[in-house]
Amino acid sequence: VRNPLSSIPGPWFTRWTGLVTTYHWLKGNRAKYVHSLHQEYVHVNDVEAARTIHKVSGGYLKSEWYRRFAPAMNHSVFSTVDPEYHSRHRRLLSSPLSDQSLRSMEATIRKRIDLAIQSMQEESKTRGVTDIYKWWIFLATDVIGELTFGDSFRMLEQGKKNQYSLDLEKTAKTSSLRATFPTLVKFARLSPIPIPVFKEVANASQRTFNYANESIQRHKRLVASEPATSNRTLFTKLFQAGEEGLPDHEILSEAQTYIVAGSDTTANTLTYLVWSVCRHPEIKQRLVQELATLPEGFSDQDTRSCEFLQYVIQETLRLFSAAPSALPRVVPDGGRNLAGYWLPGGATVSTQAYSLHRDPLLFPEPESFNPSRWEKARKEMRDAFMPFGGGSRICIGLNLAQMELRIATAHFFRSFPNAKVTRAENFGEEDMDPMIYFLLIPKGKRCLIQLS
Ligand code: HEM
Repeated sequence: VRNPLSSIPGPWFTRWTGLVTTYHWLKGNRAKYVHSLHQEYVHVNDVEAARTIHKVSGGYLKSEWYRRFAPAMNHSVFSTVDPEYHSRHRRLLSSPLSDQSLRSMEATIRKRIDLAIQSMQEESKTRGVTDIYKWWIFLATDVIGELTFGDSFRMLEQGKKNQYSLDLEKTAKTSSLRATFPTLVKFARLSPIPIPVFKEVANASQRTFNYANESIQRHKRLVASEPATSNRTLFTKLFQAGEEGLPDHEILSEAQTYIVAGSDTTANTLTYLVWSVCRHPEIKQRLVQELATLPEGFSDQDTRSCEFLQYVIQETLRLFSAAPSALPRVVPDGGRNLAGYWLPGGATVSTQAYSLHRDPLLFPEPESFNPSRWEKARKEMRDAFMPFGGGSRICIGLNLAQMELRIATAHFFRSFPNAKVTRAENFGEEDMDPMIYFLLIPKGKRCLIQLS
């Protein structure tokens, strides 16, 4: 009754309970639900407020939700709510992920992309179509695995997920439950009668921990014994930094975080990109024509001059942001005025790219895939564009992600200029309906494309 939050527009029941929002979150529909409330009650997105929340040194720290969402053993640059811990880790982790450092890893990435393209071609010969979702997942997971552990998971070679990846999926399934019902989950874990799902997840967590630990230790030994010849990873410098670096258990947590944060995100973006382009022959034609101007054996640097390719990537990230849902932050002590409302210190505020990217004033016909809208992008469009989050917590892997997106897209459409969507095996629009938990995934978990 007296809470200042009760004056914020919204359905009457939200004054008393967050249960309806929780229900939509568990159904993978929260972002769309919140967006519909925005349209009904607030009418405009406040880009200024979103930027204030994500401003570096703005004081809006990540909320405890992140600690619950990440597995208990995994205190990392992503999940930490402690600004000091974060800035120490971020400072040490950033340099290997800079554009310049990533150049030394381009050949590794390129080799994996070639293998993905070849695998798609082979599958298409026997099946008539290829499931690009599957191959992009294998590609992105193998790439981040190799850059993290110095050794690929070899999912592209084997054409199937390995145990590590299957275990991660199992653990991820309980993330939403852990974040939403922490007490219940703790209680279930301590229960004297073992509950099968939690036992399975505990076993899966232990296996991924063991695998990551062994891989990191193996690579560390290799770096120490053969510093000149061992494969460089995103952590090699940290091993060599000694006291100035991070202790082993912290490197291990960061490594595990990279695998989760750097696989499905990039793979889903690639999937929606290829699917969207294939659905629009005129867009595909323009992209294919531009890519044909690239020299044989082109590099990532060459793809940067392809303007339309950049627009296609941006438009995919706008409409199908891999993490489009609420990014919760805490209002600093003393409270703040945001978007015309007084919010007390300690209240949780969230921004969601899903809504920012669908403001019809900035992005006319927001649901249509139109890369050309970026040709003369206004400053306001750029300000509202937040597929990688913002401020000091902006995605640390964005250079790597964009590099993979550029090279993989260029190779795909140069290899398969006639690629098109198909209705084979009853594949349809409903398969690509986005389900949004923290990350976005296509509902059918497949995306079939006819290559020629
Ligand atoms: C298209 C691909 C990607 C998208 C759309 C994406 C999106 C995001 C977003 C929105 C955030 C902010 C989360 C928040 O504030 O809660 C984030 C953070 C993060 N991302 Fe990515 N990401 C992508 C790829 C990657 C890759 C390849 C890596 C591998 C290193 C990565 C590692 C991380 C990490 C470690 C954080 C936490 C950063 C921090 O809090 O300082 N991401 N990402």
